[in-house]
Amino acid sequence: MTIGAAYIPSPLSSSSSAAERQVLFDRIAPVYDSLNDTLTFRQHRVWKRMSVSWSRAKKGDRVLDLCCGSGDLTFLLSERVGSQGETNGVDFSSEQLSIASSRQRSRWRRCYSNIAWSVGDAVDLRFPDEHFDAITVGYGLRNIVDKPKAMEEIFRVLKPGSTVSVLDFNKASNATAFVATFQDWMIDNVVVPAATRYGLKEEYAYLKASIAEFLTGKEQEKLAKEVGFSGVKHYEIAGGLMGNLVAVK
Ligand SMILES: C/C(=C\Cc1cc(O)c2ccccc2c1O)CCC[C@H](C)CCC[C@H](C)CCCC(C)C
Ligand SMILES: C[S@@+](CC[C@H](N)C(=O)[O-])C[C@H]1O[C@@H](n2cnc3c(N)ncnc32)[C@H](O)[C@@H]1O
Repeated sequence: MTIGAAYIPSPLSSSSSAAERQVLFDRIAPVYDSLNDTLTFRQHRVWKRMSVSWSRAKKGDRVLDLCCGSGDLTFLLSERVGSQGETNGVDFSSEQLSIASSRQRSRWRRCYSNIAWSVGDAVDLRFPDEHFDAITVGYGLRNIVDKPKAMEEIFRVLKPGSTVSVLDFNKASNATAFVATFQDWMIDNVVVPAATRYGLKEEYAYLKASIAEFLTGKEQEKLAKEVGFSGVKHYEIAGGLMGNLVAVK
């Protein structure tokens, strides 16, 4: 029995529940895009282009951007598949989706009319089996509590022969410990202080723990093979700071 102060789990620890993470992403939504641009000197846009290109999405395809957030990868996918294609952006944060949808209205391009946004959980996708020609997941997998279940769902909704492209921070192996040191230094000394100005210190401090507990490239490859993917390769990008898993069903 607990006497005195009740035990209240921190909503922002790396062991937080999916619901607590949803609250976190709702909270950071208003500053998420501008902080990413500032912190990476807009380089995250280059990494996102690379990731979308690895997905091998093409004109007329039906595609999914899972954990789409404010929609950076969704818009790139939409441009690739064009007006004849169909683009789905799914996220469990309604605040992120609301920003995605207002960006869609403000930066209107003909192909963007092919985008459908929906609130949904990566571990329980509301799509039929073998539905998509390509899937992207940008900075999403690390934040999903049940990663094996999410990979199973991605495998289920992909058509045979199609590709999932998963962009995220690279959890460096021991051989490249200096990358991990640099990532940690950047988060402690640049990212968290910048976020603190918006009252989001804890939300961005979560980033460091989430990377520490993430899967290495090799572990991501192993997970993808375990759920059934055959052609599987993890690429390190941005000098090893970021990584991208490419897996073919
Ligand atoms: C892309 C970045 C953050 C995405 C992001 C992902 C998450 O899972 C979050 C979870 C909770 C809160 C926030 C986020 C979130 O913002 C920005 C990453 C910044 C890097 C830590 C710093 C990289 C700096 C490099 C100097 C950039 C230039 C690279 C070079 C040109 C190779
Ligand atoms: C760091 S953001 C990335 C957003 C966008 N993909 C990008 O690259 O800018 C991570 C996103 O994953 C979403 N997310 C995390 N876990 C999720 C889950 N289980 N189901 C759906 N979305 C999830 C969050 O709401 C958040 O918008």
